[in-house]
Amino acid sequence: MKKIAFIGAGQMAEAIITGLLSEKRVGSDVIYATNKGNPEQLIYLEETYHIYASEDMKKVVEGSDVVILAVKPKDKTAAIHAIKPFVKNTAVIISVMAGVETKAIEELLDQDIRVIRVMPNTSAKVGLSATGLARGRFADDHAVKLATEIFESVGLVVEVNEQDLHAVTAVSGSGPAYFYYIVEAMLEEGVALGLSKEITTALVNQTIVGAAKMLETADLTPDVLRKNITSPNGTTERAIKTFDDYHVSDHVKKGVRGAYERSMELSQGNE
Ligand SMILES: NC(=O)C1=CN([C@@H]2O[C@H](COP(=O)(O)OP(=O)(O)OC[C@H]3O[C@@H](n4cnc5c(N)ncnc54)[C@H](OP(=O)(O)O)[C@@H]3O)[C@@H](O)[C@H]2O)C=CC1
Ligand SMILES: O=C(O)[C@@H]1CCC=N1
Repeated sequence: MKKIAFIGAGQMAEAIITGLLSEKRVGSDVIYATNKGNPEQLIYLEETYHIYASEDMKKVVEGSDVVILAVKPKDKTAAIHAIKPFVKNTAVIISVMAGVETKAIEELLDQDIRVIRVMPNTSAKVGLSATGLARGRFADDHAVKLATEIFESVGLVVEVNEQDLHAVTAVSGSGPAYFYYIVEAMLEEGVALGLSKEITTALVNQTIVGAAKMLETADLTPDVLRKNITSPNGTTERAIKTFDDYHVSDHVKKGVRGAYERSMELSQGNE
């Protein structure tokens, strides 16, 4: 791969760039990035990652083997129109945009071009993204392999049917935010109970990392892991009973379904 262009230089682009470079799959000299109008961010990316970042769309896109669309769904039309004159027809277009269908991207580019849609998450920054990948109608196995290699350098990749990317978005694309939400609540309550913020943060962070490691390595289902912590008439039982009394599980499911429905709305042009 000689040149990768990032269109959009925000949270997701930076997470992927960080992961790519730390895995040393590509050198910083092949990575180019642009945004809409935030030169400070481009300078920051250049200084931090030694990539080429510029407001000049032609310099960033022309000759790119891979173009990664990392703008918000509402900005897709402007961004795709801006890259269109410079994209070579052999390029692989990879979109990280939630809900935006490969068909819409092909139509905006107005050519039979290889489009791959991915749904990573921000844990790409530490090499632990969970990424769903789907191919557009012109994407061949080579394009899928290329996109898979890029996103495997920032974590796990699974290929799914494009329609299933709505569920992937709801589960793992937005997923890290759900855990941060729970962590925020635990931190607030730890402090309310008299622990210092510093100590609560250390305990909660280690607890979530440890629980994740157990899920990954213990070969036990989450309900068994939970029951192993729950002594009869003990503290955990009281907490879980309170969650059940407030139907927390149902509410979490409703939240995940809300994300799924919002992804569907985005695909219908309701950005
Ligand atoms: N954040 C997340 O956890 C995840 C996000 N995604 C998807 O990734 C995409 C990007 O999200 P995120 O990184 O969070 O968003 P950010 O707001 O952090 O970044 C968006 C970037 O797009 C740039 N941009 C906007 N319009 C244009 C344009 N016309 N041409 C070039 N660049 C443009 C912005 O530039 P400027 O700053 O100059 O306006 C900015 O650099 C979204 O589509 C989202 O659905 C997918 C998975 C997870
Ligand atoms: O909230 C969003 O729309 C994006 C997609 C998945 C995570 N963030």
